[in-house]
Amino acid sequence: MHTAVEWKEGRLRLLNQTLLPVQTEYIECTDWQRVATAIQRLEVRGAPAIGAAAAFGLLLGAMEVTHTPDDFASKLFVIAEKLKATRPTAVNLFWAIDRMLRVWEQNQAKEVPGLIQAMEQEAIQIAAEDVQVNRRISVLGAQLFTAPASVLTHCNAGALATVGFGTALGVIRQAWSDGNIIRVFADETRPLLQGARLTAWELMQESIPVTLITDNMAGWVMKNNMVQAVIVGADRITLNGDVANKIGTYSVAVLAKEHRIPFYVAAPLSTFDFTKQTGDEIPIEERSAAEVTRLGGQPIAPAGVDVFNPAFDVTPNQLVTAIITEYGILRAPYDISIARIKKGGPE
Ligand SMILES: CSC[C@H]1O[C@H](OP(=O)(O)O)[C@H](O)[C@@H]1O
Repeated sequence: MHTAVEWKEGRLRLLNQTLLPVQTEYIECTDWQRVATAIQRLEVRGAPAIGAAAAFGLLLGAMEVTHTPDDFASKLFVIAEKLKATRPTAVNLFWAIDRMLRVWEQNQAKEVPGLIQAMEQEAIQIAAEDVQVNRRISVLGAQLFTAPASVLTHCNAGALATVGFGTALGVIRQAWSDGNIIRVFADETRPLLQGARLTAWELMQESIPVTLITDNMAGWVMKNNMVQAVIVGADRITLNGDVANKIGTYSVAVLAKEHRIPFYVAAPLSTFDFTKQTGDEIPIEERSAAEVTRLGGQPIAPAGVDVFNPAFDVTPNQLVTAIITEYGILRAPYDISIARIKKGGPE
């Protein structure tokens, strides 16, 4: 499986996900600005993946400003704020950058080489932890599937959205190998087609049976009993269990409720925002009109048409059957179950 974020011998490589599934090309990032651009363009995307990319981006920034120790701190915080400004919804971005800044603060008395080394170790740790956490989420989540089933997923919450193995697709990988998931129905996920371009590609790489559908087919697939569960990722989860995820997730959750199909969310602790009580407080990224009015570089709508292009929506906790985390499977009432894991403690 290709890795979305790679740090080797002081070099950051990002798999350019805008070119998938046609081309597998990597972007060599030698400065923080290129990382910021990659996040904004969704060349790297997915909450944990952009968190890890931003952590290495801040490290590249720190390496750049170390020659000016007197204003090192102010320059580092400027870079951190610019990386934070790349995309507003996935809380992992802010969590990872703040974690790197804490390491800087704890080591700022060190000489520059020691300080940079401490920050590099932290970024490497963030990346390594993500893979371990996803494997834990996957083992726990697979326990929800006790008999062969087909599932629907939306967008891409796979290895490509993380540093490795994936969250929702990680559960699918594990349940597939257990023999308890026999087919995946992947929503194409307009407008940027993460499902068609990334999820279908990821699953086919491992010969996991996948059926691609357009977003407006999800209801009919459920009505015809073609799936027995839905599982998606998340970009931000609030204290009451509201879930921000790719636009279209809310519609899938409403359909799942109507058809009495369990709606599962798989997400690490780093996707929880313990400063927000409800999903109403989550900033929802709005992106360019061109993402909706153009496809493959060709116009598919009249020039100048008004467009609304929110990249995420919020699924209220009442529609969420369970949230699968590395600390256990959370169920309603989420304000209680989430409070228990708030300090990183097991469920
Ligand atoms: C495992 S988090 C994946 C999450 O991120 C995606 O958004 P984007 O492709 O815009 O970064 C989508 O919401 C996925 O569920």
